[in-house]
Amino acid sequence: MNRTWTPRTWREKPVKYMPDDYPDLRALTRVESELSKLPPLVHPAETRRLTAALAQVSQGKAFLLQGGDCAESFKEFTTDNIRDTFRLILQMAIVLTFAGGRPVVKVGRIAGQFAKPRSSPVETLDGVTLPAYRGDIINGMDFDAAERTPDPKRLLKAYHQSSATLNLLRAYSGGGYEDLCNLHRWTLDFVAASPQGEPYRKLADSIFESLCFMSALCPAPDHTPAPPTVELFTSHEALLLNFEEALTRQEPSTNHWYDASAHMLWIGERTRQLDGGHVEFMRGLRNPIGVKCGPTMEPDDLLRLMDVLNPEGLPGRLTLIGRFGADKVADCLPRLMAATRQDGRPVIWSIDPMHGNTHKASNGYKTRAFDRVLSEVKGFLQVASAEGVHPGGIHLEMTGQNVTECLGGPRAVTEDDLSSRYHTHCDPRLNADQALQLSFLVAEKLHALKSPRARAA
Ligand SMILES: O=C[C@H](O)[C@H](O)COP(=O)(O)O
Ligand SMILES: C=C(OP(=O)(O)O)C(=O)O
Repeated sequence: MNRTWTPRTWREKPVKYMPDDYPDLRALTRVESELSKLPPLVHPAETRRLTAALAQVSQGKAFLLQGGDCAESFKEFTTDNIRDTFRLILQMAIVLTFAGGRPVVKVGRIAGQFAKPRSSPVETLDGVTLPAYRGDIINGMDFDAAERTPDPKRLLKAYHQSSATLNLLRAYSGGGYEDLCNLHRWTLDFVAASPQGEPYRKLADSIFESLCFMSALCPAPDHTPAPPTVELFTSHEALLLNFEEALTRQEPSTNHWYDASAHMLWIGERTRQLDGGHVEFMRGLRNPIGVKCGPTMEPDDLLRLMDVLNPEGLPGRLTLIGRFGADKVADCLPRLMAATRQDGRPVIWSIDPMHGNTHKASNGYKTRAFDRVLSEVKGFLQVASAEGVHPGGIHLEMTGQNVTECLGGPRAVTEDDLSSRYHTHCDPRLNADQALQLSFLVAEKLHALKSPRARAA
């Protein structure tokens, strides 16, 4: 597929899951034009740093932690939410780095994760049928005809919200946040407060001691603790292609095209058709990209996608994000991993244990059982080990807030608890305790993999 590519060539292809019911198309075009003149949200140099970091992951020298909201929203746009997601990602990264003995590349589902592919284009309530909610960048969540009508102004609002979110994340990353010992003290609080955290007390204590030792060893010149700097990259599903196109810019010094809406973009399970607009758009970008791989993907589909999305096999360019479901991972993943191993072009294999494990609770809430989430992660690690492939990362829908959206976990959320703090705008997210618990479990498995005995085996 060597045809000429421009940021607009996706428009010649069939596209799925994009809204086609804007009442005023001229207003939409005006917004797209306005967006295309606004400053980029991220810079190519940052994006290249992420590609380089992901290249390390593809060589088994680092681990990718990608997580955040299912759907960001205009209503839940608060400092606390951003801070708590940032904090959770850092806490998890500390646990994973320490146990895995490898750097952790941190990528948020944040500052742009607004558009959702819905199973049904409509929703019916009490005999009334309206367009489904598709994410705040498209329409509103309230069950009301005006709210559910796509509004182009929402694209601008999402852009500005992403910009402000990035601004705060950059401040935190550049040292405006707590020192690492403090951050880890909260992790210790989690271990102390939850019976299921108890098995991890020893690991948590060792991390704490090491962090304090490091900070004592390298104090700042004035003996205040040196502010830590961390790099957190941003990502979202590149679903709304007119928004992505408007944010795509050519770097004058290299002539390469970068989608400046985020460092990393991914193609969803529902939009990965080889001849579709989403694959067409992504093939021309220089950003690192992800592809969700669900249970219907065959090895040949995957290899053909690799031919289009990463023909030269650039390390760090392509992350394959499995999302099969706890019951299917052992059946579906081995042949895909075997295919990429035999192909030889570097890819990262990561696991999204959320999207294949959604079910409706008896009281009607869409939920996920923490045990099934864990089980898919364990299945992923087992298959990777059997196939001799580096288990490169995890991809999670999670929040730093104490929500009750997924069942089970350290505080044993029950079906009856779901209604108490169910705040997601689309799919159920792990709360902070559940996400931390998961990171301890993955850390334990990665630790076992790095032990000399495991390496020799
Ligand atoms: O997050 C992904 C999808 O948008 C979501 O799983 C679809 O949910 P639905 O089946 O409720 O539309
Ligand atoms: C829609 C998503 O996932 P998937 O494409 O795997 O269903 C998502 O990650 O938000």
